[in-house]
Amino acid sequence: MDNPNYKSGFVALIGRPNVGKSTLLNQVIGQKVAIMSNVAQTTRNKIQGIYTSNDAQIVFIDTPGIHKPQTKLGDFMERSALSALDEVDAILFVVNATENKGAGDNFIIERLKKVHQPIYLVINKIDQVKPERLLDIKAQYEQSLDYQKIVPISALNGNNVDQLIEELVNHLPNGPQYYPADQVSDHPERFVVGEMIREKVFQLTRQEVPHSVAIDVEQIKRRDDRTIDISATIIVERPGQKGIIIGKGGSMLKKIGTMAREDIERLMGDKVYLKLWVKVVEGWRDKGSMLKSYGYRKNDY
Ligand SMILES: Nc1nc2c(ncn2[C@@H]2O[C@H](COP(=O)(O)OP(=O)(O)OP(=O)(O)O)[C@@H](O)[C@H]2O)c(=O)[nH]1
Repeated sequence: MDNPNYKSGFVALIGRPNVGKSTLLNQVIGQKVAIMSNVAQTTRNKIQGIYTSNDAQIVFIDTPGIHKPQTKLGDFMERSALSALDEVDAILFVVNATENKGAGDNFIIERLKKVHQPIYLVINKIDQVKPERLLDIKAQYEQSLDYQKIVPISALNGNNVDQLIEELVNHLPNGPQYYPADQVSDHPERFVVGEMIREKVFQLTRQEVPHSVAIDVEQIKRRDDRTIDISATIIVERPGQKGIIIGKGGSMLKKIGTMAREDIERLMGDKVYLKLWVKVVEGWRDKGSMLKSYGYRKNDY
């Protein structure tokens, strides 16, 4: 424990929506802590995943995709992403090897020009591209910033992820182990449980329900026999979305509940009873005061 050479630090994950930040985090931590979905911009809070080994601890800050704000929620997300950069020891700028550098990446690059922390360019999804393509994408980014290192990876199958971690650890300062070794996230259970439910809503309803869904986890109660009672409300913006989520005779809600419960049980290691409700709150994304009550805390930025 009292290793004077122990390394530790905070690392921010930055990148356009859908480039694979959550997948990378899950690959590194080896446990499901960040929501994964094909629907863009689903990572709404700063989720800290914590990697701990005998030599080092890395606290990852999984920032929301930086994008142009259109609603109060978007504005909130962007501020939270940018403020994270002031506190970190390194930044992982994750890009997608299957897509050319675009306006979204340039937007991020402009922001990153202002920071002084070392920036690693992580080219993800290399399992989907040919070597020539990788060279091409490297060339597109190379001159844009003064990168500490360019690391191609596949977050999905883990290719080169160990090398990325090794590289990061080598450049982290000496420091304490901030969190116990068995802690993978400092977020309250409520948040993680909410994310798991939201993930199932996206997975099962696909395009039909856009990302204007919030989950309010009202109760997590442990009983003496170690079972856990959870009640949560799925909040949508329109009655039509409520109908889709409930499904014929409640079939969709049942499916969402079953799949979310299985994930939550895996995370918590105990039997879970999950009760779900669906509620319409029109325009909740534009109601600043309500963001707070749905888990987007003011002190997150
Ligand atoms: N083939 C392949 N797919 C990947 C890889 N990494 C991520 N994906 C897929 O890309 C999609 C988006 O991944 P996420 O991890 O949710 O992306 P994200 O950057 O966290 O997205 P936001 O939360 O929207 O910011 C998912 O369908 C992943 O399975 C990879 O290395 N290879």
